[in-house]
Amino acid sequence: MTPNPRVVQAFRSMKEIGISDEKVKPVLKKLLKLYDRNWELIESENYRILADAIFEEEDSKQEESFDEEGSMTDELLRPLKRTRLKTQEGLASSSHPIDSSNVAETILKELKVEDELIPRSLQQKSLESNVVNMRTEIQPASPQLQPPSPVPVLSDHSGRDKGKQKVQTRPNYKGKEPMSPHVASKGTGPENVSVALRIKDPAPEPIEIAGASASASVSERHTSCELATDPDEIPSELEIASSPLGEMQISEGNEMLALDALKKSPARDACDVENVEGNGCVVARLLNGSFNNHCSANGFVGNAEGEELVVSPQRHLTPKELRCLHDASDITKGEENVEISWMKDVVLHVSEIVSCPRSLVRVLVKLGEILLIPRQVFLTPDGRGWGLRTLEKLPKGSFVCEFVGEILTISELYARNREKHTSPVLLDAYWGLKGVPKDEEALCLDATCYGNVARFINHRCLDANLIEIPVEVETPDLHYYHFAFFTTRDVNPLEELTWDYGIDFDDLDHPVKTFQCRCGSKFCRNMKRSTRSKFATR
Ligand SMILES: C[S@@+](CC[C@H](N)C(=O)[O-])C[C@H]1O[C@@H](n2cnc3c(N)ncnc32)[C@H](O)[C@@H]1O
Repeated sequence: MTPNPRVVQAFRSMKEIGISDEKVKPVLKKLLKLYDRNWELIESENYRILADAIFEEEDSKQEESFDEEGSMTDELLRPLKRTRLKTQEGLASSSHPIDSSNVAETILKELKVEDELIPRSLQQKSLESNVVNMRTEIQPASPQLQPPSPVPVLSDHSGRDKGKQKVQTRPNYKGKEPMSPHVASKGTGPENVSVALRIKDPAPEPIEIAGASASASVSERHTSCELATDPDEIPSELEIASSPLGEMQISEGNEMLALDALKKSPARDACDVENVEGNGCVVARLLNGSFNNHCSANGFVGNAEGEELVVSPQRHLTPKELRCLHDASDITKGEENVEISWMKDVVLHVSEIVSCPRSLVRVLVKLGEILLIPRQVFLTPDGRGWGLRTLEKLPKGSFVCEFVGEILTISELYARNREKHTSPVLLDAYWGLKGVPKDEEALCLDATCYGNVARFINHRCLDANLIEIPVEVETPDLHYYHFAFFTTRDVNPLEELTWDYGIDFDDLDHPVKTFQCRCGSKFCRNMKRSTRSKFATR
């Protein structure tokens, strides 16, 4: 039997950095199971997840053995830390031809690994060639409910000096790398260029508190929210503001709909589409409180460039429909009255982005938002403050929402947040390619004051159910991108939506301590560290 080259390569890469096959084998097996044989994920960033998991496994073993012995010093752990750094360096430069080995053959038998196709959604290649265009309307923070915390952490600045702006050093990652810009905008051409990023005039983000929670005053809610992110200090008012079943409702755009109303609302049947001058691309947008009846009639009707596209989202597309959508790529130019009557509604699956023409993807992504997948902000019962959950089952690959925030330079972000742990969600599309960007130049998102529901997405180490996908923004220099969140697996109704912020909980050099992670994941990076710190000598 021919060994699976992916298994072989995984072993080879690990060997390169001094990890024996025996250590790789069980962990690889677990990861394949955990990620549903999503090889792309395991292979991404030069097998970083695999290497990390192996080290984590080693950490756990060591901790267990030290637990038994009743003693442990940080010194004993440092070599691991160094190895890990070395790992990253080593991995970054490793690139080897695929080759077979006896070990791989054995493993292959054991793992019964098939060389199956993984969802394209997570393939970097697909991202490169199918970057989504979107327009963003930044909504200001609600005065009623404003998350006090900075944007979810993606990176950490160990070299940062509180007092002065410093040149950014490459963030110190352990959990994962920030979104690498190289997946964002390479290969996209000026044909898509138009300036679409805009910041709207401040107007309260529509956040509604339904049911009992409606009785909470604005100031109560504000205070509650401010306190809510300190896991140890959740005020009792929060129980009024939102029960664990979550009376609080959030909706986006110009529509504000309570849950029941939302489910029945024509907003789910119809939306309108706005043309973008210049390149004939279209962007769908909910009309302000009024819905076009004709929208729901035929599903998706596309006209010639510059004319209207009408979409009525109601359900997920079948693969066949997506193929049709792909075939209908001429819908964007020149064709008149192209009608896709089979499409009653759309929820974009990231795996299908690859098969959609760019302009339709743009529409679809926007529709994902317009769909108003019933989401709910709720109070987490375990001290993580507010969280976001879905009220409906979401198939793997569903678009959930974009991460919206103010665009700042990293310097500006740090100037704003001198006292709290802050790390930027980087937007510089060339980050990592052109070396380390300077704090004064590199752009990031800050959702503290202006944002959307994504602000309520809590962190979960490694096995979060959301993944962030960089989305190209139409700027001439392709310098920025947005983040769109998609589900990494099927998500059940009432399940919390989580995202791995990529925090390095080990970064002791950061001037401000991050929160203590309560994600509950068996891969939690922080729990291990905190357990470990009990044994540390310093
Ligand atoms: C972007 S906010 C998420 C919403 C937040 N829970 C709230 O109530 O506004 C990030 C903050 O949520 C809290 N948080 C998120 N994930 C957490 C986790 N796994 N464990 C503990 N706290 C968490 C931390 O206070 C963090 O600074």
